[in-house]
Amino acid sequence: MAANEDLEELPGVGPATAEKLQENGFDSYQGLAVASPGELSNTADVGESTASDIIQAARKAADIGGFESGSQVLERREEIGKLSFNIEEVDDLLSGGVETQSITEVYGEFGSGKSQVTHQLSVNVQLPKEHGGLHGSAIFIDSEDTFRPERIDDMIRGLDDEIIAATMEDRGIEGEPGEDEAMEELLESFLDNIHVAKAFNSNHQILLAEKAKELASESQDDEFPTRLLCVDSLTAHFRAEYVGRGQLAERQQKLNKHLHDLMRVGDLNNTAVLVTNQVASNPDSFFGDPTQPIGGNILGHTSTFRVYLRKSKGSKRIFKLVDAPNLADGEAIMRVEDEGLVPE
Ligand SMILES: Nc1ncnc2c1ncn2[C@@H]1O[C@H](COP(=O)(O)OP(=O)(O)OP(=O)(O)O)[C@@H](O)[C@H]1O
Repeated sequence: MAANEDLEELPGVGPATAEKLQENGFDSYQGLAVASPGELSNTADVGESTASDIIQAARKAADIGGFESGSQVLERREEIGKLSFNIEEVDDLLSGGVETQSITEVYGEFGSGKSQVTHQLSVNVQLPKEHGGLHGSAIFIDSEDTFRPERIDDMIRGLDDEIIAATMEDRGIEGEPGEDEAMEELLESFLDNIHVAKAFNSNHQILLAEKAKELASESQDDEFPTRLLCVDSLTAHFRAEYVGRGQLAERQQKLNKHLHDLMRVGDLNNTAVLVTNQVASNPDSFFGDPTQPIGGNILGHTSTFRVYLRKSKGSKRIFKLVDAPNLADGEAIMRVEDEGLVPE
């Protein structure tokens, strides 16, 4: 919560209500401003009309972000960076790579390689720009305990020698690609630039997105500013916690707020936001179509790029661009190998 935001200054909010709100992730005016009276009344045990008053007051107090001039928008858009996969077919499909100031959603069934994508891009984002990177660092919100430093090690060792050499030079690491000591130092410097936090439940995940906002903005003058924010998986906690049909609206509202928080981190800090999402592998009446990503419409409207990842023969994966502004839908093939994501 911003230091000047005291929930108890809102009408009808005493210490007990403030505590309940915070426990449920409503820890900022901004979060309250976009809540619904019904949701608030349930979470904070207040009547709907008090809930409405709280929301109105929060809206007045919140810095929701106002209008920008067209030239400010242009200036911001001119800074958009492309984070490359270093896989020609995939990069061509994305017209260069994953964009900063956008949310890219990668969805697919278990084992399709979603976490491999988050790991690979956490490496690639750190590469020099002439090698497809953004000379940046990554924040990794890990909700399924998927982050593996060993996998980062594999992927660094899997880079071309030319890229390793350039990266070593960039970081002032002496030695040759493949030399034990130099590679250890390189790995350590890559891992230092990936800030990982485990999210224990959906509210914690929402809080971590707030934390990410601070971290990303504080890093902007650093040697490696935050240029990638991964959330792996975006939806797993929400799916596990909001299980009944009656909770669907609440789940969508929370997800919606969370996505907007993430979008803001990306917009304000010229950062690419990469979220993973499962498909409903066990079709049921609640989650519906097994080839559709969890989260339904809200996610569809918020994520700017959507990628459907599918298993094919062996290590082959089909990378399908489903929905993207200004880009044609299409498919590319890549493989998941020991050394990371590689061309077919
Ligand atoms: N070291 C490795 N060498 C080769 N292939 C690997 C290696 N590590 C993982 N893989 C491949 O990646 C797949 C797992 O991918 P990943 O964990 O990214 O899937 P996911 O889509 O995130 O799945 P889930 O939804 O279960 O989290 C494995 O099935 C395997 O094919």
